Amino acid sequence: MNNGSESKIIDGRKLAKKIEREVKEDADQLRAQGVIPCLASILVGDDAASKLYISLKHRACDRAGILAKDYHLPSETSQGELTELIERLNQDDEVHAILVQLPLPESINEQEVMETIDPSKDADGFHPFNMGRLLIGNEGLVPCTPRGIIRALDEYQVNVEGKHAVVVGHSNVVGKPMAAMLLNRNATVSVCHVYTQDLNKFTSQADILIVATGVKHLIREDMVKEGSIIFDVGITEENGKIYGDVDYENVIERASLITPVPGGVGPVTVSILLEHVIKACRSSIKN
Ligand SMILES: Nc1nc(=O)c2c([nH]1)NC[C@@H]1CN(c3ccc(C(=O)N[C@@H](CCC(=O)O)C(=O)O)cc3)C=[N+]21
Repeated sequence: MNNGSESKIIDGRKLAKKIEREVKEDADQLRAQGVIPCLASILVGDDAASKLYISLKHRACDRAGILAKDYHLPSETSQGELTELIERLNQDDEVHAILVQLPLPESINEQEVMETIDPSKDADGFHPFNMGRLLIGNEGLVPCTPRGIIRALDEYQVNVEGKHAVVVGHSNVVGKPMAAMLLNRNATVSVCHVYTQDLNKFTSQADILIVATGVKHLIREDMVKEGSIIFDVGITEENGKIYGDVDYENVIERASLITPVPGGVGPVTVSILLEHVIKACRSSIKN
């Protein structure tokens, strides 16, 4: 790859390392005050991808000086049992942040589970209280992936005000909170999804394009605007290889900035989670 295209690449691993260093300093400071920042994570069942993601998070916690308490429950765990554990962790002063790995088994109502987490310990920012706050412009504990994308935009000194930002995917974990964060920064926001007719019409007008669908190489070169900034949130694993939602090799020619997969949005997401543990830990001390 020539230097021209290299300067376009948003290196997520590098940015994640930078964020981790900041978190480590904060964690060291808290430890010096006698407080050990602690994340409790709950995994229900044995999904291979979930196990991998949880281990990525734990390793990042270790590097940053955050204590990771791991709760691995069998797939037959009932909603009541899971709720009981969360309520216990809500009460535990040594636990500052709680994460329940998604997806949960079919028999468990994810939304109800999210609502049992104390909003002040909500590491993922998925609680309706924190989502509601986000919508009115109060970004405390907010979903990590969109928060990481905002951090990357800041890092590259991209001002989104007045720009056309197009979000493809309207999930509760990425698309919707992403749209809210962009609106909070006065972007003109379009949200597209699986029911959108003529997707190309929207994507080709995007100054900033964020794609979170899980559809391998959905976005092709002819669908993006020259000079646009592109974030690829998708991860599809096929025969041991990981693909994003963007046909990166070809789309990069047209982009002014673009995230690769892997090594883009994913690692930044994990480092933002660490930031949230520190945030939750600090606000628990104030009270
Ligand atoms: N409560 C909850 N919170 C989450 O934040 C959450 C979740 N549930 N469920 C699953 C998704 C997925 N997710 C990823 C995080 C990092 C990478 C990541 O760092 N990926 C590496 C590649 C790792 C690999 O797949 O080998 C990369 O993109 O470079 C990927 C995926 C967090 N999630």
